[in-house]
Amino acid sequence: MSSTYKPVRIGRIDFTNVWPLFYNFPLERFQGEVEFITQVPTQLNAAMAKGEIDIGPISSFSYGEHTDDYVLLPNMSVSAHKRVKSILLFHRKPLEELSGASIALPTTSATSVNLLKIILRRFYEAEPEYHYDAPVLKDMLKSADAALLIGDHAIRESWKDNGLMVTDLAEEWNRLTGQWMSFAVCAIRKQLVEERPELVSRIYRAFMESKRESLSDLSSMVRDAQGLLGGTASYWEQYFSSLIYEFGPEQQAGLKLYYRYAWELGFLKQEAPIQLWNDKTLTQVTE
Ligand SMILES: C=C(O[C@@H]1C=C(C(=O)O)C=C[C@H]1O)C(=O)O
Repeated sequence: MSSTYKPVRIGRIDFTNVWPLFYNFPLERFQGEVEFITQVPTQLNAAMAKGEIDIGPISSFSYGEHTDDYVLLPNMSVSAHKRVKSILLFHRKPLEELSGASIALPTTSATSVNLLKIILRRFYEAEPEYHYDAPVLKDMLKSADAALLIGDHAIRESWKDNGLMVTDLAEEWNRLTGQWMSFAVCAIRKQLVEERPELVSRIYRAFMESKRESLSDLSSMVRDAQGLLGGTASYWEQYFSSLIYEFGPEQQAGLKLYYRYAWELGFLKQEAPIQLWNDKTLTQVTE
C-alpha cells in the first residue's frame, strides 16, 4: 500500500541555523519515502503554501498566514532568547533616527522583515520606506540607509568591519519585550497528517533524534560549517549553542506576542493560534 504513495517532500532551509535538525537525520530508514528540497525560507514558504512541500521548517510568519492548512511539530523551532547572531540590521544612523529612512529588506525572509517593522513602528514610532533586494549588503546599501540580512548572509557580513552600526533583532526584541523570538517553526500540511499519520510520526522522531545527536556533540557540524563558510570553531560552537531548537511554553509565548503585534499592525489577518500536532501513533505505542 505505502509503495503507491509519492515521497513526502521535506523542506530544508538553506542556512546553517537549521543544521541540527537535519545533520543526523536517519535517511537510511526512509528508503524512497521522503525527499529533501533545500531552499531559502521565502522559497520554502511559497512552496509549502502551494502544496509542493509537505513538512519542514518555514518562517514562523508564514505559519501565521496559513493556520487553516498547517499544524506545528512540537519541540522544534529555530529560536533565540537574546542574541541570534544571524538576523542583523546594518545601519548608518541609530534606530531612533530611521523614520523616513530607506531600508532594504532581504528577499529571503518573512519573519524577520516583519519583526523589524514591528520593532520600528511599535517601539520607535518610525515609518521608514522599505523595499526588497537580493541579500548582498554592499548593493543593498547603495540605495538604502539600512539593510537587513538573515542566515549565512548575515553571519558573513558580521565578520567584516564595514563601519556600520549592527543591531541583532532577537536581542533588540528581548530588550524591548523580555520575550523569546522563534524565527522558524516546523510546519506540516494538515492533509499529510490525515493521509499518512504513521509516516509523520516517524519523520518527527527522526528530526528529534537528529537534533539530540547533533547538539550532544557539535564538533563535526562545527568543522563542516568552518569548511563551508569559514570562521572560527569557537564562533560556530557559540552559534549552535545560542540558537535554541525547542518550542516550549517560553518560545510559544514570545511567538504569540509577535503574532499579536503583527495582527495589530495589519501584517497578519488574524492573531495566529499555535496548533500543535499530536502524535497519536506515539501515544498508542507508549500506552
Ligand atoms: C535564525 C534565523 O532564522 C531564519 C529566519 C527566517 C525569516 O526571517 O523568515 C526564516 C527561517 C529562519 O531560518 C536565521 O536566518 O539565521
